This record gives sequence, C-alpha cells and structure tokens, in this order.
Amino acid sequence: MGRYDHLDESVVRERPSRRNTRPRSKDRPAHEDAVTGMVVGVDRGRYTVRVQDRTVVAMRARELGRTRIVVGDVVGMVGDTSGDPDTLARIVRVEDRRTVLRRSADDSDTVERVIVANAEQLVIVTAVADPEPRTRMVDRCLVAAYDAGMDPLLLLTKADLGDPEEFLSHYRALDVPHVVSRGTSDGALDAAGVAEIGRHLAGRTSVLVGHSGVGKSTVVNALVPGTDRATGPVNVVTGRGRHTSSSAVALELAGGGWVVDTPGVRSFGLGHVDPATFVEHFEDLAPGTALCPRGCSHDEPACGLDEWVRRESVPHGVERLGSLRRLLRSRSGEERG
Ligand SMILES: Nc1nc2c(ncn2[C@@H]2O[C@H](COP(=O)(O)OP(=O)(O)OP(=O)(O)O)[C@@H](O)[C@H]2O)c(=O)[nH]1
Ligand SMILES: [Zn+2]
Repeated sequence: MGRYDHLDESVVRERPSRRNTRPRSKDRPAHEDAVTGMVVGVDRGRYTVRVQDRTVVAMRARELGRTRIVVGDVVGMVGDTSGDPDTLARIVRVEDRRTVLRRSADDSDTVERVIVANAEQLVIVTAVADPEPRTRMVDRCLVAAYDAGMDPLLLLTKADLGDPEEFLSHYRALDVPHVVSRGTSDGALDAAGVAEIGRHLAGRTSVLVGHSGVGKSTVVNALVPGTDRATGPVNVVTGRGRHTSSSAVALELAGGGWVVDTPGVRSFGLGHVDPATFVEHFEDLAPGTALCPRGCSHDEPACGLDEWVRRESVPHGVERLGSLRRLLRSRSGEERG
C-alpha cells in the first residue's frame, strides 16, 4: 500500500480490501489510447480538463460508476479530445490520487466529500480584521491539511487593517510557514506581498480555503491577472462576505503551478479524522504514544505524551503537545469560527 492509498475515496468505498489487487486504473483493459489531463473545473456534470495547452470539456463515462471526479483529478479521456467548440470527450478513468482534501458535512457525519485531489499545499486564508480572525477555523483547517497529507501555509490578509503578529503567535509551536498580504490606499494589494505569495505557490498545486470575505479572490486576481474571480464586500450584518465564488476552480500560475479557489468554507466538518492516527503527523511526539494506555485520546490525564516530552526533552515539547491537543479539540463540536 502506498502512503496515501487510503485517501482514495473510490478505493475506500468500492474496494475495502485492496491488498493483492492491482491499481484500479490498470484493471481496465480498454482505452489504451486515452488522453490524460487534469480536471480544472466541475460544473453540473461537465468537467473542464486541461491537456497540455488545450482545454477539453468532458462528461463521465457510465463505466466509471459512482466514483466522484473533482478538481485536481488526473483523468483519462476518449472521444473527441480536440478541445474544439461544441465537442465533448468522455472520462473513462481517474488516476489514483496522491492527496485528497475532504470534509464531512458536519462533525458527526462520517460520510465525507472530497473537495480537491492531488494538491500539495493548503493555503489557509484569514483576514487580520473584517472578518475577525478565528483560531478555531484555522486550527480545523490545519487538521484537514495534515490529514490530507498537504503542507499548510497561513496567509494573513488585510494587514492594512491591523497587526497580524498576535494571531500568528498561536502557531509558532506548530512551525507553520506564513505570508502576509496588505491592501493599499488605492484599493489594490501591496505588490511585495503578492510577489511573496507567488513564491510560496510557484510550481505546486495549492488550495485556498477560508471564510467568505477574507480576500481569497482578491489574492487570486492579483496572482493570476485576467481571471476576474468575483469579489464582494463583507456583509455588515453577518460579518460575512457574499458567497461570490460558487464552485472550485483551478487556475494556472504564469510561472508554473496551480491555485485552486474554493467557495467560502462555512462548515468544514472533520468527522472523518481519526484522533488515534492524527498524532502521527507530529513526528517528534508520535513515538511517545508507546507510553499511552490503549485507545488513548491523547487529551486525557493518563496520556503518556506529557511524560515523553519531559523524559526526552523534546524541543518545544510542551508547546507542541499543547498545540496538538488544541487541534484535536478543534475536531469536535460545531464549527463556529
Ligand atoms: N482593506 C482591505 N480589504 C481587502 C483586502 N483584500 C480584500 N479586501 C476586500 O475584502 C472584500 C472580500 O474580498 P474577496 O476577495 O471577495 O473575498 P473572498 O474570500 O474571495 O470571498 P468569497 O468569494 O465569498 O469566498 C472585498 O470587498 C475586497 O475588496 C485587503 O488586503 N485590505
Ligand atoms: Zn496519549
């Protein structure tokens, strides 16, 4: 089993026991002539697929069964893959996914939805003000990033409205990289900040997540001029922006790499995240679970991690353990941040 094989929902759903079976893409003998591309948009059963320098519109072949296809999926297509107007190709296979970003509808719900496939970086976008930053929302996104096998990046926007330092102090022990963006008096974004964001995104596939109104589309428009992602003012009553972007879409960066803009995340359920395996993402702490009682939640008095941190003098161990527990707690309960 590859490290991320368990993340492939088609495997989870349809092939609970995958051992000793060949990868599903090889199970299909036909379609050796299939053309491979990446899904960059999904809209009511029509998939927009980028193949080298052309864009193909496709539908799913019936033989795919119930496998969901999402932005970032690498797919094989047959039929008319010319990309000419009014042509339609057929997607006949979905390659195994390297990463899967998913969310459940809420925390009690274990039926998860894949949002984006194969992305390497989760850019967690939070405004310094308007709307107010919420550590809980960011914590939950961090849990989702680690769970997905993605690298997190904190993007603090609207730094013209306040100082990001206090908020960033919550994340020191986690060693999460961050980048700051600020608006200018003429309503544009400071060019140096945009350039630094660009450097973090270059050559990889990144997903932007964050509440509506934090400025995701504004950043995307600055990074990819001409995309014209709809932006809108924050609603003064709810403190939230209008949901100005309605579907996930992948945009190509001029210097290489992709950025995926998702609609404002309102509920980011984490019901599918298992606390027992989550600790594995803290490589310095994970060996200490040998000291834990069976079935330890790692957030209870009997947990052996406190002793481990003391005994091994884990660097910043107390803070790291505190952060791990804060993230574990952010999993449960309704998302309010
Ligand atoms: N002061 C200030 N305002 C900003 C900045 N960036 C964006 N805004 C404003 O914040 C509002 C929301 O920005 P959007 O880019 O639409 O936010 P979004 O996160 O894409 O929102 P959804 O599409 O609803 O998810 C707009 O009125 C922007 O002009 C900034 O750096 N400083
Ligand atoms: Zn424990």
